[in-house]
Amino acid sequence: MDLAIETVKLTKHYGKKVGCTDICLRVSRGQIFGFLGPNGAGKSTLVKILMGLLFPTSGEARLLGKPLGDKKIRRKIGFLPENFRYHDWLTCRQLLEFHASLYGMSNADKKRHIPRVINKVGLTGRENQKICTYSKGMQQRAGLACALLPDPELLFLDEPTSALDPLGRRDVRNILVDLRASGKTIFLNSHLLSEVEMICDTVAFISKGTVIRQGNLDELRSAEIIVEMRFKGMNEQIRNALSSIASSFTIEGDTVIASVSREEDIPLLAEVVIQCGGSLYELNRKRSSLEEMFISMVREGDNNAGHY
Ligand SMILES: Nc1ncnc2c1ncn2[C@@H]1O[C@H](COP(=O)(O)OP(=O)(O)OP(=O)(O)O)[C@@H](O)[C@H]1O
Repeated sequence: MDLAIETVKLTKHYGKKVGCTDICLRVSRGQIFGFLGPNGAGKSTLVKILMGLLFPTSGEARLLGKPLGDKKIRRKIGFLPENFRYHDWLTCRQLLEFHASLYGMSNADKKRHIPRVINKVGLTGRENQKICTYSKGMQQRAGLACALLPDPELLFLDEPTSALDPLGRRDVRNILVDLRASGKTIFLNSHLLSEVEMICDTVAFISKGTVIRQGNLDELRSAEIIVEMRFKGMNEQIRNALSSIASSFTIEGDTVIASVSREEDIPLLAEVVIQCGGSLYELNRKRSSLEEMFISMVREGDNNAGHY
């Protein structure tokens, strides 16, 4: 398989603190890959290692088939960091010229690529304005323009739409989908799960520094069965029975949402409610959303308490 990203047991310790542990990822070329996890899970640590901003404590990684740090490969990679902050005394065009020089672009390439990326991120007509006069959303667009400048084979985006309004988010989604259509690979770090769900092909979930699941998004979604039940008469017995059948469940008023791994567990849920004295009014199987999967996986991760 032609891999854009491969990591083998990548580990980072900050002194005694664990940033990430034994991360093994395989991302094929031409995909949008979503890297998901709660705050402090280790997402930025991994991105920083892959971008050469941090050295791993142990483990290995390859980007576009070459070990980390390969200079030729760096020119084929674009990066939008989470906490973007640019030289606000520069105009957007000057900022892009500066980044183009860092990428070692020729003058001819600068002339070709700078207007291309300004147009791509929707800043045409505003490119000679100073960054300090830009709104946060415009600054994020300028950051994305910097990341797109080398026409990258591989693009790392850390929360790329955090400052954008819904229209801006849609613009960025369209840009990413276009890039995938032209064979580029995108590594997307985002908390906006509905957005990830719309565009990602594969995802990995990280919790407490460890990848707890990864794979094709549709396959992962169909492996998880979500059942919504509405019943009256919740009691301790029902609660215990539910926790022995479901990998996780939440209770809101008369509604219980349970996550199970086998179809055979669905009738069991109904049985225990009735046998333990509950009155069942409704039971529906739901297609699990990425948000539900995320919550249930993070809860599972908490139950199998990690190294913290
Ligand atoms: N420079 C550092 N020194 C010590 N610990 C750190 C450092 N940077 C990160 N950590 C710790 O490493 C763990 C992973 O942090 P990281 O920033 O990678 O998480 P994250 O998933 O990107 O979080 P968020 O979604 O909040 O950005 C956390 O426990 C964090 O406190």
